[in-house]
Amino acid sequence: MGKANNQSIQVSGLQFSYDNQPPIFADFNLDISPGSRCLLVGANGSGKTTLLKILAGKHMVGGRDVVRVLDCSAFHDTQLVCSGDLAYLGGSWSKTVGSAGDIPLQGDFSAAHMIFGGRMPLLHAVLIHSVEGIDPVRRENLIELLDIDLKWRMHKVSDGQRRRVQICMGLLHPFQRTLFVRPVIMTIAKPQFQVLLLDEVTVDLDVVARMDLLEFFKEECEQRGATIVYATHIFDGLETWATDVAYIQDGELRRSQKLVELPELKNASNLLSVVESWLRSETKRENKLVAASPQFKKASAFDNSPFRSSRHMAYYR
Ligand SMILES: Nc1ncnc2c1ncn2[C@@H]1O[C@H](COP(=O)(O)OP(=O)(O)OP(=O)(O)O)[C@@H](O)[C@H]1O
Repeated sequence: MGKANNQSIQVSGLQFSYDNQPPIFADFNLDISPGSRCLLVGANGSGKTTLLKILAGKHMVGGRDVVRVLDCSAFHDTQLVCSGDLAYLGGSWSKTVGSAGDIPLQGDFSAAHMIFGGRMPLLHAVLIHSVEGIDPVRRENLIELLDIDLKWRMHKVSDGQRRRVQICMGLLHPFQRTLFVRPVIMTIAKPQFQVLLLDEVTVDLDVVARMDLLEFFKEECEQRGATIVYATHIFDGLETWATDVAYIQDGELRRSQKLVELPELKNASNLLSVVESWLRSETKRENKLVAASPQFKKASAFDNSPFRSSRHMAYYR
């Protein structure tokens, strides 16, 4: 076991690369304290999803002390996800099955089938109390909050409706992978997360569903001291929702601070404009590099074109 700490999430000296790829994270460090609602921001491809998956224990990295969640190793200590303390919501409409990885969910499933863990309730009222490990009141609240019709057929609903069912499942059931390998865990599962990792799950939701869901998450944090890390490109309403922001550029942590201490936010109209200015200054830096170093210039097809302006062409002008 690593040394005890009072952070919900602690990443120390993380190194990670996908197979045969240059490293995404070379020496990455991040601390997130209990009760935080931390926004994870950065340009496309900066490493947000990869980081969330590492925090969720989906990738093995280094030793037990590199990625700690609730003072356990995110990858090695499987009880984190078995117990429901650590939950990850993101990705596509798929199910992680043992060593087979993410399998796209296909076929004619109802929302009830998905939410009730594969047990199609004949009599909803009877079965509602019988599914092991799931708090029926919490489940009813989530179904109501997300306005889910249990009769929806998953292959015949909109992206946003499918996403609502996915969110409901993710908040009720611990990782599907763990349930599959060790079904007995279901009987001791606590459906209430202590750390929730969200990878842009609200993107398909309409504005009311999104705001209601964010409010629900906020209450969970405030009442139970739970911690949320939320990777997103949509900043509407997040100035008052989030407590912290972590900004990643090309696998490097550029900022990690409390939102109330963010100097730019004092002068800017909203969080969107602050993040926009960060991302635009990334582009500017790249442009400056290109301008300063001719070797960075990409050859364009036009460079060899006979129509390109050149000193030789001057004879013909
Ligand atoms: N399975 C994979 N195999 C190889 N490279 C990958 C894989 N998944 C992501 N990458 C690469 O890793 C880098 C980080 O990707 P990641 O998905 O973590 O970025 P992101 O910040 O979540 O981006 P976005 O905002 O577009 O969702 C990118 O360069 C991406 O191309």
